[in-house]
Amino acid sequence: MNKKNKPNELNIAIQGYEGSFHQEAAQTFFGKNMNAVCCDTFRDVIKVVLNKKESDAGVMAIENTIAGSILPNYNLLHKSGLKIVGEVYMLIRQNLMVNIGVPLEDIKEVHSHSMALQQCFKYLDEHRWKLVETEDTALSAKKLAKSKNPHVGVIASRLAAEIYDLEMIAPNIHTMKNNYTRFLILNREEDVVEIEGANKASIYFHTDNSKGSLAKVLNKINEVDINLSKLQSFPIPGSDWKYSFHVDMEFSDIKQLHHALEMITPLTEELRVNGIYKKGKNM
Ligand SMILES: O=C(O)C(=O)C[C@]1(C(=O)O)C=C[C@@H](O)C=C1
Repeated sequence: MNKKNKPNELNIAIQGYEGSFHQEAAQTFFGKNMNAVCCDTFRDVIKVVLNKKESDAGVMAIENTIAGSILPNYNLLHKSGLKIVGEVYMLIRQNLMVNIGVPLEDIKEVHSHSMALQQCFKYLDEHRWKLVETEDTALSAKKLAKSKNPHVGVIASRLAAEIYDLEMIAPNIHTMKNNYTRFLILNREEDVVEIEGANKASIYFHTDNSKGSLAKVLNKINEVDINLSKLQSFPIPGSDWKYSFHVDMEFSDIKQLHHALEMITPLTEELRVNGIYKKGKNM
């Protein structure tokens, strides 16, 4: 989808292709005129964002209300040193689509991104289809239309069905109505500017793993009236079951964050601020 972009268009790296949920999330944040730099994998998104010549920013899904956290993406974020500069919460509607005229009984396989499949397990468990994980929902739709295969169904967005001329044989098949994905907007540290009205931050740290060490950190965060909206723990690779933590925090005044960071610095190791940004609204 990499069209020749006009001089002022932003190049935004996304995981996925035209009609993917990442494209919609990128357009929600940057506006319809942005140019999507389409990547097959989340690793490729990170590579493209790290390269200033290829992109101005990137979009990467991080968690979903049905399928949970995309754990490898936390690791990618941490290793890359990229910063979070924003977030988008998007309502995701998943639909089963086929080539026009194909009946449900003829489907043998269903293809889609693993996160999309996971969001539809309740519906998929009612059938005996082979589930095939692919790079992207929209790319699967594109490939199905091209192959004209009468035995494959794809899970993707309504927009993908329209673009690739497929029939939505079962709409809204996600397990719960409230199906939201949270997308992070990423940029290189040297290109980050202070965001006016920022009210959310993501930090990473580990403690010395002594008894109560995490509780002490969390208590300090609570003391300055910060709302801890997410806590994710990870085993530190190669360590003997030691853990690092990713914490999302919401505040009304940036001074609260500075105060909290001051207090927790002596209680933590490798404390890193992964981003200070504006909390996203449910779209
Ligand atoms: O395949 C897509 O369309 C994507 O944008 C990927 C992705 C994801 O990684 O979570 C994005 C949102 C939905 O939750 C399902 C799939």
